[in-house]
Amino acid sequence: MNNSFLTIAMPKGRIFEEAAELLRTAGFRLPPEFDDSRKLILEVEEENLRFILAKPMDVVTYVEHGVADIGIAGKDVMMEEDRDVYELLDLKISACYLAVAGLPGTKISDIAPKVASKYPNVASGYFREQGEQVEIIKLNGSIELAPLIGLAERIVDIVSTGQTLKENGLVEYAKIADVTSRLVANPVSYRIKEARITEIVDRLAAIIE
Ligand SMILES: Nc1ncnc2c1ncn2[C@@H]1O[C@H](COP(=O)(O)OP(=O)(O)OP(=O)(O)O)[C@@H](O)[C@H]1O
Ligand SMILES: O=P(O)(O)OC[C@H]1O[C@H](OP(=O)(O)OP(=O)(O)O)[C@H](O)[C@@H]1O
Repeated sequence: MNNSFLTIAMPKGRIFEEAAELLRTAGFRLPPEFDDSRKLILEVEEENLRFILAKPMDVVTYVEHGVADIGIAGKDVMMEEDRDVYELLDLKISACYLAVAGLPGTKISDIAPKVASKYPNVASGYFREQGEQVEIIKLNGSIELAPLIGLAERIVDIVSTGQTLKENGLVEYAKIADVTSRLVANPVSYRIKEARITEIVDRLAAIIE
């Protein structure tokens, strides 16, 4: 068995739990403290693995720079940032989608319509494809606030249960893309540690429905 040492960038937050469960189901022996430690680097010696815990948006940064060999990142992050990483596998966890939303019954105005989003590149790409010229306003969270307070006529954001839109009286105008988490790899790591990375991909692929 090829057992070269590997560093995996794991997203903290809502993807973490599902990702850890997936790894355990695939037979990786992750210690119990993995789930509720405040440590940012966790070594699993018997697996020859090191995990680093990063913000979901930063996982691809660590992988692109090669300080992590592989990582787990949402497709939304991959769409937003054109990074030099290989997408190896759809893990089919943390499913949600990117959508355009706004107040019901409102048309997007002809002159300088504003769109608020945590995903400015996805948003501008989408409206460009629609042939609509919009001004993108980058926000970092609570995106649904923007149309309510008059900052923007539309938002581009993640929808999962739809509860946030509903509770704020917003409606969906268009679906942009389905989102799940992906296993990504640094291209150089992939070349040098191909056998080990392929083994991990195969173990995960075997248990993904
Ligand atoms: N309802 C959801 N809202 C946001 N992201 C979701 C949702 N469901 C799944 N995801 C996935 O989870 C990732 C975001 O995870 P999380 O919310 O923990 O990070 P974050 O956006 O950095 O959070 P925060 O900035 O609030 O700490 C997204 O990239 C997406 O792929
Ligand atoms: O369809 P739902 O199940 O309601 O989920 C979607 C909401 O969840 C996310 O926000 P998050 O909780 O990450 O907070 P944020 O606004 O601070 O990013 C996302 O930005 C939506 O607001």
